Amino acid sequence: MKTVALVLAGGIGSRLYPASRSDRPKQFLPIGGDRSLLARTVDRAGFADETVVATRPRFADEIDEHAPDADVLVEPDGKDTGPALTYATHRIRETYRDTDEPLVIVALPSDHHVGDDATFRETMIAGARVAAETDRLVTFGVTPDRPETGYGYVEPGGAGDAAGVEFHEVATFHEKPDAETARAYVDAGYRWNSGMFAWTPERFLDAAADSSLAPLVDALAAGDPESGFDAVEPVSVDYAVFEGAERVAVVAADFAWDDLGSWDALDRVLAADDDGTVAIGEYAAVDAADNVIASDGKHVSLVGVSGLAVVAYDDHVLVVPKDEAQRVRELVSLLADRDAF
Ligand SMILES: Nc1nc2c(ncn2[C@@H]2O[C@H](COP(=O)(O)OP(=O)(O)O[C@H]3O[C@H](CO)[C@@H](O)[C@H](O)[C@@H]3O)[C@@H](O)[C@H]2O)c(=O)[nH]1
Repeated sequence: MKTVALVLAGGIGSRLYPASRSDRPKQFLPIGGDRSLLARTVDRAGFADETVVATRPRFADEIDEHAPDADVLVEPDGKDTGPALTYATHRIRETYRDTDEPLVIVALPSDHHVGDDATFRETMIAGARVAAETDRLVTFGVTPDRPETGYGYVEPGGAGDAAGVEFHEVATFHEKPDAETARAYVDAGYRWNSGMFAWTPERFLDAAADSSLAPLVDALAAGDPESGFDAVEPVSVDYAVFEGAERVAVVAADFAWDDLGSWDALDRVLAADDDGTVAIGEYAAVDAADNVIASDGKHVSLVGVSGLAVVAYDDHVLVVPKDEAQRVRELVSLLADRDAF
């Protein structure tokens, strides 16, 4: 088996505004560590034989700074993960066309926190084996501890075994449910889709050809990626492919994991002070507890407030209740309309 780690580094990461901005997306930030999330992801991808970083044209020149040794693939346009993964899978298949071994792509987001690199690596190899042996699309499923609405949910079906690796069939896949539905899924034993996947190029391109991405698959086969991108709408792989796909397996991802999707996530990945506050940067607090504070060097002071995220980067300041931190996405739409994101 030959494995290619495909690191997706073309997203915007809008919910971490104002640390992330349109010209400084989340994957380039050193959140929770000394190096950028992208650089740490590429290190972690060392389990694979090759590493490819895929991005949209706008960020093409910045990848080298974070991943100097990786191959870079630039898709013709930024149209979310559905088109990006279809394009990259096609290109990787072309590149390794002459390889005798079965080829498996392990797709990795570039902006996640992983707490246990050794278990991560073992799990990715195990999932790649399932993809190669069973010709299924593989997702890595995390056991949920809350009804998160920012994730996809996987309903496990019958159990299977491939080359000694346990997996479950995916009975159904549901992307980003509302809060009530998410609660029902957690109670019913569904898993979170981690956004990490494994597949053989043939299996993925077949599934994409059965989806709204079909015009892109056809155009790629005809050697015309640009018109293929013009022919499809922006769509994530979860909505376009996984919600409707057959022959999907889930492999358990039993390592500490967080997608750092919004400011309240810092509570889960950084150590808290005595008052329950987590902070990136200096702060002072009087009668204030359980806050998330982040800044690029500005000293932040709080009096008499709790449960807030207070974030100051460049000349932008954000204050939001932690339990509404997902709504920063709404704010960013407003700011983008004013050219202020
Ligand atoms: N190359 C490229 N990469 C992209 C693009 N858009 C997004 N990405 C990258 O793809 C990854 C995932 O994209 P997100 O947009 O952050 O996905 P999400 O909303 O968090 O949802 C996905 O991940 C969740 C877990 O974090 C899953 O639960 C959910 O089902 C889904 O797979 C990130 O690393 C992001 O940088 C694009 O147009 N091009």
